[in-house]
Amino acid sequence: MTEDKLKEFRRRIDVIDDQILDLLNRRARIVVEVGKAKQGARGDFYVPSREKAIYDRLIHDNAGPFPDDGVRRVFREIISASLSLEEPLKVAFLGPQATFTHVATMQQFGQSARLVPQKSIPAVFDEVARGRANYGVVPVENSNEGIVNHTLDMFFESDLKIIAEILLEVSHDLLSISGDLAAVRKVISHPQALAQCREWLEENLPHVSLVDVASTALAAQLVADDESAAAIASEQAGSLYGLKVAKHKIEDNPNNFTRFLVVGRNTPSRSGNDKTSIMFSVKDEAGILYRMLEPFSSRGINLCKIESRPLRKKAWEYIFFLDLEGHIEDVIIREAVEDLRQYCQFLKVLGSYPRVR
Ligand SMILES: O=C(O)C(=O)C[C@]1(C(=O)O)C=C[C@@H](O)C=C1
Repeated sequence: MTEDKLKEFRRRIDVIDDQILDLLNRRARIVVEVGKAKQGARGDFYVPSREKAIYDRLIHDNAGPFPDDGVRRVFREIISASLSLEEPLKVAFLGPQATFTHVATMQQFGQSARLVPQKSIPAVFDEVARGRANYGVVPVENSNEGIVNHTLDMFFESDLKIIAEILLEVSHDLLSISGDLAAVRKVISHPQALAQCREWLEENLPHVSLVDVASTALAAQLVADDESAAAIASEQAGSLYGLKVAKHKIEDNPNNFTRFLVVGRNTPSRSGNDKTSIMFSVKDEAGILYRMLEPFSSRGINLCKIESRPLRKKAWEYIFFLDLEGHIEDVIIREAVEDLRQYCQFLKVLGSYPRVR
């Protein structure tokens, strides 16, 4: 390419960038007005259903060649920065920095929100309940390893609502100071991450010792001081602690997703494609399992998930967690839940929120 041609292309890019910037400022001025309008009403500043509608519409209409994934990331940051003009958001997450929960929280809230790591799942709930954070993010299940009991147990005591779900594709890297696989004598990680890479470890590092720690990010931090150790953690944890990748993507099942919940103090209104989570315990009677599902099947309501946990106060009694398609403001959902209530000793609606696939 001649120098002149390159100059001309760059001039054209500058003109377009100026237009984009002008449009961003015009958009931001409108968002500020939206924020003022919300101040009077009860409305939340953060509206996950509206954000999802924006991404879905733009990706659907994207003619390319700008990649769909790029559209989402760019608009994620535009909305995050715009929202910070309405109200700077503070989001508590299960830390430390660079855990998968941190990555999921950044994916959901963008870089302009203030993300504050917490030491435990109860601490995340506590920050939100006391109003020190607007929202909290915690893991709830992994596609290979199942449910995070700690999170479900929190809903026994907490009155916080689930306001959104986040689905994150989890990919594990083997990280060390040198990036040399042959130097590894010990592999450190969270037990779930070790479990998700079990076959790869048996095949490629059969004689190393495996060490459990509280988080993948802590593993990366420890490895930064130990030449003979490697951590299984996210790429982000590797760059935070200056580690090299000894092997990229070592999870046994590449189809590895973790679902996170965003908790807040109010339930968002309908988006048209929602999910409702409830928890309940039933009386110990013959045929009860069949009857507790009948209010949903008779109305054709799709159940996405059912989990049970032992009720700690009483042996052999269980609490059920049910996710169903629809919003608690939908008449049919409300009626089904009220129908179910007659068989329950206890029932609580945990929240209705936009469904993510
Ligand atoms: O539409 C709103 O309610 C807004 O506040 C605007 C906006 C946006 O930038 O488009 C910002 C934050 C919300 O989470 C959703 C959308």
